[in-house]
Amino acid sequence: PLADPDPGYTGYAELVGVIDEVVAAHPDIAARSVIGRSHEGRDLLAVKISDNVDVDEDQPEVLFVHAQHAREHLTVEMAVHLMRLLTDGYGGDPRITDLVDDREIWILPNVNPDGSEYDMAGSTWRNWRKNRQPNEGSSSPGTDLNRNWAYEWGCCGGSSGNPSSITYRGPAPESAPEVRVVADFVRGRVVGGEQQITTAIDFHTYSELILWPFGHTYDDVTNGMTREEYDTHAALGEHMAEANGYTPQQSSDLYVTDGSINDWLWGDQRIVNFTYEMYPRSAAGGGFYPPSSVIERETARNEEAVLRLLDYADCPYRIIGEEA
Ligand SMILES: NS(=O)(=O)N[C@@H](Cc1ccccc1)C(=O)O
Ligand SMILES: [Zn+2]
Repeated sequence: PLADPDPGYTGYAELVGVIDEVVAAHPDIAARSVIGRSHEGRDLLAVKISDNVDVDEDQPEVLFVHAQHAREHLTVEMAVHLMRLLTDGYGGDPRITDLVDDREIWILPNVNPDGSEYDMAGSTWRNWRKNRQPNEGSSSPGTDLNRNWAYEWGCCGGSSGNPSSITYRGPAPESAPEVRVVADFVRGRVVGGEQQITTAIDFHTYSELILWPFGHTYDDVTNGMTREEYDTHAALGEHMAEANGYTPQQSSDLYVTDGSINDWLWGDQRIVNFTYEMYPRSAAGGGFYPPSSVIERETARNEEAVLRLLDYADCPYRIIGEEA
């Protein structure tokens, strides 16, 4: 873009370049694919990291989603950091080598490229959150991708029906092309009737939290969440929070949301999953726009926590001592 509020953050064109560079440097363990298009026609990219990367092996799969919300640019830097960590570390770090050998890792580095580009197109940040899809009958564009997922969509006062709201849920579940594309990608990982993705993290900013479902209700145990399943989420959330210093809690402990990716990944696909709210802890730390000088520190901060999730991906219930 002509102007750029902080060149230290990775725009869409630059991100595509980074992905191509990582894949070119590690062709045996990294591959990129286009899983669909955004509203404005930008490729939605997936980077797969695993040994024998071109073969769909019978291994536990782990999904990392980044930038559902446009202004949360640090999450794209988190994806770049993970791509480099898991490829540059292969062959050198035995723990990383084993995890890349025994898992199939999917990184979706930016699922809202239209919003991200819009937010950084000027000389100052635009504080944009949603996608850039027009809303019929309204001069306010944008659907909040994290209210547009199909599980309990719009059920519980955790989103807005007003197109001008930043938490606008859209006119229907999966009405946002970006949500439809990612949901179709996840549904496509059901092989032989079994969802191959066992665990996932959806990265956001800010507040330094690790959140788990459900978001649509204050109840821990409820329809679609047994005590064991809740305890597995809580124990794994706490285990990861020990590594990065974030605060672990159920999503609804903060506020009720409906149509979130967390609820759909678990409620519809039974994927044990978490939302990470990254740095800073508060607006005082820069809110959605911390200086790019914090990128290295605040992405590296999550390395151990992410490796712990990859470790438990073969059987998340192991964390509570169950086979399940
Ligand atoms: N990134 S954020 O500030 O928008 N928070 C996210 C994630 C989230 C969801 C539920 C409770 C707390 C946080 C959201 O969709 O609201
Ligand atoms: Zn967010």
